Amino acid sequence: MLEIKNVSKIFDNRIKGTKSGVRNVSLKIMPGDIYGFVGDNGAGKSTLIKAVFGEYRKDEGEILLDGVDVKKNLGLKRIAFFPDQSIYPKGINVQEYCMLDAKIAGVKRALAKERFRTLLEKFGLSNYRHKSFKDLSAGMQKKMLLIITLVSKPDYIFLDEPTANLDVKARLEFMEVIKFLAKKGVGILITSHIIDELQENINKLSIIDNGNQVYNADFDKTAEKIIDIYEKHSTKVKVDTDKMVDKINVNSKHHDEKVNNQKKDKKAQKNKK
Ligand SMILES: Nc1ncnc2c1ncn2[C@@H]1O[C@H](COP(=O)(O)OP(=O)(O)OP(=O)(O)O)[C@@H](O)[C@H]1O
Repeated sequence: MLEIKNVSKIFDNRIKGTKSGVRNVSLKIMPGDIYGFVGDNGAGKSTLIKAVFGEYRKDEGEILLDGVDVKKNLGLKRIAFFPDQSIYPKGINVQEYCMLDAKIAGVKRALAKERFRTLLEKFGLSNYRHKSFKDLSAGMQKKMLLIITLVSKPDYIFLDEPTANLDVKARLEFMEVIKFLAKKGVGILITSHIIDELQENINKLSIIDNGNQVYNADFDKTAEKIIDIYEKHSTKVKVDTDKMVDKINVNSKHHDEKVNNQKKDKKAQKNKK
């Protein structure tokens, strides 16, 4: 289990007098979980992920892998971060990029090559082994990156907005790969603004709102809707449509009464004449 326990990372903007980041976030990711981590832009999702991978030094809390601090026993090597496709050089040959990534993860070149070949076959990308990223469509790039991430056989994968910019078909295909991994026992944390695709695939849900974790529970796609949970717990100003309709009805009732009264007055005046 990968446990994120009461983690906080606060950015203190003394000039503006504001504080941002994340406060007191806790998640328990089990092998095979697909954990949806949902929040608006600027809610704090990336900050938490960066705190897990040590890119930001957390202010409070613990990150434990099977009960041990993730920084010990090369724990971080068991967790992969799925990078956004914009952060790597597009001109690089995909196999070479994979070998580099595997080397950093401590996987021997021959083994990495073998795993890469098997995964490419599995996901129908064998013909692209010697291409560079720029030769691949956006969907293929994402799939290729995921395959490269898998070569180091992580136990947990964090994906930050992995399907942004993908068309519907590519998104569905990508989510199929995610489901395949979860079935194999990989624990997955996924952030996405596309609530529909999470709805069908996650089994745990956490909502982060303005740096605060406002919801964290198991998720049952047959009984619950992410959007309902989100609307209930988000502090974002909501448009209360029921109240608006009531107001419009009341206003139109007043308007009708006013018009009717005016008509009655006119009629009465005519009759007087
Ligand atoms: N290095 C930093 N220095 C100062 N403030 C930061 C830094 N990184 C993030 N923040 C602030 O922390 C808050 C959370 O940002 P974060 O990027 O984690 O949000 P997010 O939920 O990932 O948003 P998005 O969906 O847009 O990626 C924001 O107010 C952001 O401006």
